[in-house]
Amino acid sequence: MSSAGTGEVLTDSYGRTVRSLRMSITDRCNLNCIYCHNEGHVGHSREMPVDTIVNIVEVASQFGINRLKLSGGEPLLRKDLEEALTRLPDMRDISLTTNAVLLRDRASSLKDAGLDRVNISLDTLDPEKYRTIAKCSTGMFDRVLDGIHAAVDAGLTPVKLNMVLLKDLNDDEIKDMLDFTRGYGGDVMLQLIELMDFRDLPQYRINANEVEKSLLSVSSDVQVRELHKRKKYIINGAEVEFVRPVDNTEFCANCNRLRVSADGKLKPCLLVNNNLVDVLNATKDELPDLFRLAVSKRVPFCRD
Ligand SMILES: Nc1nc2c(ncn2[C@@H]2O[C@H](COP(=O)(O)OP(=O)(O)OP(=O)(O)O)[C@@H](O)[C@H]2O)c(=O)[nH]1
Ligand SMILES: C[S@@+](CC[C@H](N)C(=O)[O-])C[C@H]1O[C@@H](n2cnc3c(N)ncnc32)[C@H](O)[C@@H]1O
Ligand code: SF4
Ligand code: SF4
Repeated sequence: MSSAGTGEVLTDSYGRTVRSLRMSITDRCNLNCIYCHNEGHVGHSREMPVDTIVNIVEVASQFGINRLKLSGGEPLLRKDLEEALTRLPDMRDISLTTNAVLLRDRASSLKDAGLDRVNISLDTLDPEKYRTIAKCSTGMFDRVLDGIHAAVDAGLTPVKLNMVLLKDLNDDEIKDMLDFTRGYGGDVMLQLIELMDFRDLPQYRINANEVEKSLLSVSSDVQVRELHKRKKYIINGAEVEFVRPVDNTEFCANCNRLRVSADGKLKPCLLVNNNLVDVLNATKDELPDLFRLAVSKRVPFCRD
């Protein structure tokens, strides 16, 4: 069996049908965040060329995967990103997760090339704290704010602001961040993220149940997304999504994402590195069976 595209979808042995592809396109970054998981990848490696990116996405879309998330490292470090975007097949949703340091001057060209929306990492509204968290020079913070404006102007919306909650460092800023998003009307929303502690930072681990409780107490409505069964709280007209990946069986039971590492390996799970399927040099004819193989290796990281 090799070809795809006859209505076949990829479902793993836990009943999870793959609906989206999360692709890292570089391991390089222009920041050095204290907590970074680098999409579960260790070290630097050769990056996939645009041809490989396009082939992988084309085959994914033949399997009915119609959502694509591009990430990294910092994906805007790739100067050929617009070229890749223009060559991708039509999909329901193509989004990019970025630190936005380089976004201001590229927001329009990315939109023109076919990008639908961006998620932007912003953990704090305090420039000094930003410097501490991202371990970077002064000036980066303002560039991120410029990037957010540019994304909204270019229509890369809804822009999600990703805020990794860090105990006693930024967890007192949720209300301020919400006010900040309200300033953009419905174009910007907040996404709170529970820290996955890859770097032994126990002092920053938050109590996610407590956060959830306090969000609930001020919400007028709560919605549940299909992806990971994530909750979205509506608070005075603003939307807040809470990503709770830690020890969360429900999150993994509803994981419909297959990952691709920057060096061209299909990655069945963010947190597992011993079951990767190398597709870097695969031909387009070989790719469908390699997708099937990768999906057969998918196991929920957390399960009862
Ligand atoms: N454990 C785990 N974490 C994930 C997974 N997908 C996303 N995350 C985490 O979720 C957070 C937000 O990721 P983003 O890149 O902004 O994308 P997203 O929110 O998942 O995707 P959209 O809502 O579609 O924009 C990051 O901390 C990711 O590491 C996953 O499948 N497993
Ligand atoms: C690895 S970054 C790559 C994209 C881009 N460089 C950025 O920061 O947006 C993708 C997302 O993962 C989040 N992230 C990184 N390390 C994390 C961790 N240890 N726990 C939770 N989220 C993390 C970042 O905040 C960011 O929103
Ligand atoms: S900007 Fe993104 S990839 Fe870079 S260190 Fe921060 S979280 Fe990691
Ligand atoms: S199984 Fe769980 S940890 Fe692994 S990628 Fe899916 S949601 Fe993330």
